[in-house]
Amino acid sequence: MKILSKEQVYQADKATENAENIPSYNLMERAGGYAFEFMHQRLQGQPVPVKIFCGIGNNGGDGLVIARYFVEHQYPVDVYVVNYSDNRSKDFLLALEELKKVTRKWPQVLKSEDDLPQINREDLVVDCIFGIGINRPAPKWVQQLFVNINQSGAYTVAIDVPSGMGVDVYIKDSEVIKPTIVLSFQTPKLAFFLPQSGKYINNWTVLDIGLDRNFMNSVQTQAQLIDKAEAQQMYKPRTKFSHKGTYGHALLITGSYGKTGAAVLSCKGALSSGAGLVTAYTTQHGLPILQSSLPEAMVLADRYNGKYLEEIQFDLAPTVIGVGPGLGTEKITQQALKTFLKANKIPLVVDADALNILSENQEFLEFLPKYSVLTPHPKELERLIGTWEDDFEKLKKAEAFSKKYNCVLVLKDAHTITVFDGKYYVNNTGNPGLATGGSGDVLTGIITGLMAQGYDALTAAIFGVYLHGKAADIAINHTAYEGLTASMITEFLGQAYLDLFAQPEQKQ
Ligand SMILES: NC(=O)C1=CN([C@@H]2O[C@H](COP(=O)(O)OP(=O)(O)OC[C@H]3O[C@@H](n4cnc5c(N)ncnc54)[C@H](O)[C@@H]3O)[C@@H](O)[C@H]2O)[C@@H](O)CC1
Ligand SMILES: Nc1ncnc2c1ncn2[C@@H]1O[C@H](COP(=O)(O)OP(=O)(O)O)[C@@H](O)[C@H]1O
Ligand SMILES: [K+]
Repeated sequence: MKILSKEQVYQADKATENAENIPSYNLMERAGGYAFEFMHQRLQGQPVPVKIFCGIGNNGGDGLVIARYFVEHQYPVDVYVVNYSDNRSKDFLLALEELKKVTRKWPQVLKSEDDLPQINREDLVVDCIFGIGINRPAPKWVQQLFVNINQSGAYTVAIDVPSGMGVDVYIKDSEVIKPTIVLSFQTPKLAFFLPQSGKYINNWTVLDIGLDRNFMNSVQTQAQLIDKAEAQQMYKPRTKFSHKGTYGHALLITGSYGKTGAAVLSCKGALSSGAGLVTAYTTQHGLPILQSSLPEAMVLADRYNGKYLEEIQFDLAPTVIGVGPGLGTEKITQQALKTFLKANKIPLVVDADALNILSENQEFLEFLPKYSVLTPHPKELERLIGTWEDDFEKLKKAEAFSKKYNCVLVLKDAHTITVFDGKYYVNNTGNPGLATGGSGDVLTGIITGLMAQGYDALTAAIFGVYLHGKAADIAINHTAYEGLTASMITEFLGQAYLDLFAQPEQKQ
């Protein structure tokens, strides 16, 4: 699903007004109407006390349209205008006139902290204070209202975006409404998926408000959300007369003393994603461990008998190589990695300690083949690209890094974002059960396994992240978050594949 930027949302509005030859106020009516319908269908006329907080821009205008529908349907409703500025938008004023036609109970105007009403747990709060237009922290007394709403425990519906949240910029030192659900118009917003702002999102859904189809189809967005519909398109079906050679050979350079488990997990990931052959390249010490725990994998070891890899040299032509999980960062391993990288021409997936070694020796980055996949978690990313002010700057820096080294960067997080060629692919599977040691090693194996099967690097990264998260989403029905272990991700990977075509995607 496309994730439009703030500017693109305004353009979509304009395109719709032009295509349908309607004034902008009609769109506000439409948006407010759909939002009301969503709530009305669930309330079914129950006399829940509704409190609608409206700003003075178009998000506030939406709130006034919603308020009018609530009044017309005889819900007990209180409407407040959060008057953070006297600059009321044109459509806000039109919506206010329409509201005044149906009720004598005019909105109460709030101008300071003293005016803030009591909010009860039983209320339904509708948040229309700020939408995508917010560009700086709201005045302190308005932020106090956000806090009061959050502390009230009331069921809170945020219209378009939670007030206080910037959609394309991070608004520093500002309170944000933490709604029960966000009804987002036409497109989810990038901020929903980033850690600093996403922590305010419990649940969101998109309301299709009928923005111009031509515009929506042709607009090129920087970000897109990867869900089942997108993942289905990536899947490569198998052919009847295929054989293990058809699905490639994945080599995983992994493990060291006490971290051979990382080698096992990444090999399991590659095998369960469907690689034809999987070989681990590890220490002599790790060899018997791998052989006994994973009979499907072949094992090569270096010539030394140390705790760490001292040499990376093999007489083999794998389709793709995954390198890093459990390697350690010993000087001798760093040297071995450098020698290997300098000579290597085979596509790479780089993770964990291999990333840490690259961070310490940034000159090694030049040796990476084109389209290498790098899969850092936030700490590894920081070592690689330095610190960032906020999540949007993190994305910009990651984008520049991926352009500079022509690599696919997989930014692992609750919503993992794959960055390549200036585009962001935002994953929508996965859950906190994945916050367990070894789940990243499995991901490395999965992406390597997909590349072995002929998926290009970018597709392997996006699809691998999707499947990894989906396997975890299926697994937790049996294990809960707490009971999920990294090995189980590989056990449920087959079900993640099955799920791709199991049932049509539920409409948001
Ligand atoms: N296509 C869509 O998505 C549609 C969106 N509409 C609504 O329009 C909203 C956007 O409306 P606006 O652009 O008027 O923006 P908002 O209603 O979000 O904000 C109001 C105005 O407040 C000002 N402002 C920003 N930060 C401030 C601060 N800290 N203190 C004081 N003033 C501040 C801004 O100049 C902004 O224009 C959307 O979020 C949505 O609710 C609908 O009305 C129509 C269709
Ligand atoms: N709260 C979460 N929600 C969804 N996915 C998560 C969460 N926490 C971690 N993950 C995923 O789990 C994996 C963890 O990787 P990583 O930190 O490298 O683990 P390890 O080094 O133990 O293998 C990543 O794919 C990440 O996206
Ligand atoms: K809002």
